[in-house]
Amino acid sequence: MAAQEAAVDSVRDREIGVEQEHLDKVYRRLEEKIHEAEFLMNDAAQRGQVGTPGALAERDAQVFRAGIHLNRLNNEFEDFLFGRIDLLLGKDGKKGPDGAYTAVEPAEGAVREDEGGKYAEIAETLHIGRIGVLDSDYAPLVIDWRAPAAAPFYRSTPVDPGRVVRRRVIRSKGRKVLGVEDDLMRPELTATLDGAELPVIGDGALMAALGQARSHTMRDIVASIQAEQDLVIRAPAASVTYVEGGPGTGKTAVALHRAAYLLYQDRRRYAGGILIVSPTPLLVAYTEGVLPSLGEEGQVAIRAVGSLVDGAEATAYDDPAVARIKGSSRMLQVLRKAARGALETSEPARGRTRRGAPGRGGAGQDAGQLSFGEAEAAEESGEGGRSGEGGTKTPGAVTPTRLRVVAFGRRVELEAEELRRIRHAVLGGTAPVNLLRPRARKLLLDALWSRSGAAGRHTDPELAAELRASFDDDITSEDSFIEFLDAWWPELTPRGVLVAMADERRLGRWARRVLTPGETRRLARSLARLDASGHGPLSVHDVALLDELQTLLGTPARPRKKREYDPLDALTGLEELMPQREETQRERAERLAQERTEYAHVIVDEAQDLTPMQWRMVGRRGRTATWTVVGDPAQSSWSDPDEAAAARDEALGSRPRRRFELTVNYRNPAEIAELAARVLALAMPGMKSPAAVRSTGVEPRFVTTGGARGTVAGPDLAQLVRDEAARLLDQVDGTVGVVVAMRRREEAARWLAGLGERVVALGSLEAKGLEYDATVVVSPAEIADESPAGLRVLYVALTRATQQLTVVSGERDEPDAAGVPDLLRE
Ligand SMILES: Nc1ncnc2c1ncn2[C@@H]1O[C@H](COP(=O)(O)OP(=O)(O)OP(=O)(O)O)[C@@H](O)[C@H]1O
Repeated sequence: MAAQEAAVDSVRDREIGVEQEHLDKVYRRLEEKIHEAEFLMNDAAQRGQVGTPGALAERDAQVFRAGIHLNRLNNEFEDFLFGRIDLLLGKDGKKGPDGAYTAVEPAEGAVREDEGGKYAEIAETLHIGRIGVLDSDYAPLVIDWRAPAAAPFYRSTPVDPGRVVRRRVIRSKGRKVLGVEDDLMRPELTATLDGAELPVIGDGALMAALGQARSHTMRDIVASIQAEQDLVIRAPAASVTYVEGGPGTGKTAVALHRAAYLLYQDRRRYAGGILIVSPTPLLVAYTEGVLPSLGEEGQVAIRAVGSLVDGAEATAYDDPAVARIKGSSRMLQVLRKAARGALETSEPARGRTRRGAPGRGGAGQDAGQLSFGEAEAAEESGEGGRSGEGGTKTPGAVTPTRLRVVAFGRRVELEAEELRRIRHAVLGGTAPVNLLRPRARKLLLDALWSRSGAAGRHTDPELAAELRASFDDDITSEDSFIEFLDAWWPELTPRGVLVAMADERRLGRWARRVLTPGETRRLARSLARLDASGHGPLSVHDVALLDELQTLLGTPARPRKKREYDPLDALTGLEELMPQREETQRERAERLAQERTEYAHVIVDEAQDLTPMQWRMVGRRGRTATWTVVGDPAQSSWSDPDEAAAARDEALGSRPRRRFELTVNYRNPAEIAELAARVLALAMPGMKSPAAVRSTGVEPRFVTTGGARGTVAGPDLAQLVRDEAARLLDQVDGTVGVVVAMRRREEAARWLAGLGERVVALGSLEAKGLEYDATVVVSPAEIADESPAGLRVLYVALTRATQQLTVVSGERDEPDAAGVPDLLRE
């Protein structure tokens, strides 16, 4: 036995040695290329001093190329080389651009057969890595994982092996090969490589990857992408690629790898940027390291759905009833009215909900402010408050009810009724309110002109036109006219309109026959979180409203600010490639988002959660884009999935969709998946949960105090959860997540104080997309009762663990003798 093990070890060591030799060769080649690149940089710098146009152009081209080399090669390539396939002779003997044979199927005669079995000689060996490397003769030392020649590494299965005989995953750190794991795709075959039998090492790489401890950041899965996932990653980017799959099937991982694949495959096409929309900032932080590890970051912006609007960052949560109103497509009708109605601030604000701390209202100085507090006093005087630059409404500004100017030495006035008529005429149609100001100005001048009596003074049309022009000049240079226009037709901002909507009485008018009085009250109260200047905590749903309002209001053209000249600008694209410019993924995403409002490809993760209003917001960012939409209806926290699906269909238009399904759960062991499936059966009867790929033998644990009906509350609950988290921290190497109902978030963080960084407390909605080695789910009934989608949210909470799960019963859980709460019983 011992001798047998020693023999296996020695074969393993020998195979590790074989891969080490190859990796050494690759690094030698990389070093040569780094020297080449450095030489190019130095040479380019010297040429830069010559200064003739030809030399400068040449320098630019060299610096550009050297930038590409250095940036790629200087990246830390931990497990840079991760795979290998040994292949049979191909059918046609043709080679592709990466130097590998292109045929997917083996040549006839590649496999010999006699009564002793089947035999073949390995005709080609390819190594797969994060970037492609050619040797000095242009033969492939490493194939980029996204290249067509690498596809068999992911696609080949024992059922459909193609040319692949053995697939090997190589584990390395820096320049050292640590281990190899092989899968045989043609186990019936005796294959030889250079005359010796092909050895097979280990139990396969997938299981090794899945068993690893989790940290607070996601790892790429490039070494173990599975065939059904690879089909999605490499799907042609036509129209909409639509992917459904249960928890843990790799949807997020696939979405990220797809972004990297698309860029590799057609960098020019995606120069317009790829946007990945993620449900929470926590998930953004969890996933944002994956793309850099795949050698891609510059062109991809990963943004939380609450951070899609510049300058707005959602930090607050709406309670489910309010979220339901704000997310619903009914809001569109309300916002249309509000965007126009907010121009008028001349009414007393009696119905306005109280908001903020005393004295805050009216104190802000930012653009876009509307105030109703001080409006009433000024209103009576008929004086328009002079606003800030560009006619933006300031606190205390009020809509004037009379326009009084002096023209040709005479006083000309327009009274309230006339002004109302003009406003009405301007607002006809659907044009954005802020873009109507020139038209408002024109109609005011027309009305003043006809009032002035000067209209009939000349019969000669030329003289009449001249008189009119000088009349207009006179009036428009008068301070009182400018002040009037600024106050009467101020530039509205989305935040200003949201503040206006916090006035329950006015909101009631805008929402008539759309929202019920109860809904109107709730909505107004929730918006009263904002202070008079529109600042204050925004919710993820508010951000979609801001975006919609931005479209309804429009942005008037302004003279562009000149940017300072940066000599690097002359080198197209160089700033993306130069390693010196260190910018984090987040900073880069910020910058890209500022520069871009539309993208070439939009990837929506956890798409089932987007509300109709959020779909509209995301849709605006990809009007001409191709799309990848990944989601799981069973995990939807939106109360009305049908309404959201209709909004999704509207955002995606009539583009054809290619549908994919992911069917294997790589996250949860079977023991946990089985428990979660019981909740799925309640949440969405008939919906199938994905098959778990492994089992750990560790059943979920149920914890109660064992008191009357096993109920737990108050300090007992805190202690129980803390003890359980501490126990799990001992059991696993990685992270522990404690998932509680949203209202317990802060309390739960206190329960865990001092237990260290490996453990975190999360509200149920924050757990979306994340995973931990072990989780504690606290009071399933509380989570389920939180919203109409509560059971689906509970399903999400129960599917976060890669190894162990503990369920702690709370007051409402009614656990049985074994501690299993009501909702989780078979
Ligand atoms: N082919 C694979 N090889 C190794 N690990 C994988 C593979 N596919 C998925 N995983 C791992 O499984 C886990 C779940 O993946 P991911 O988070 O992408 O799933 P998901 O479908 O988005 O889940 P959810 O819907 O619950 O958010 C991750 O740890 C991921 O790295």
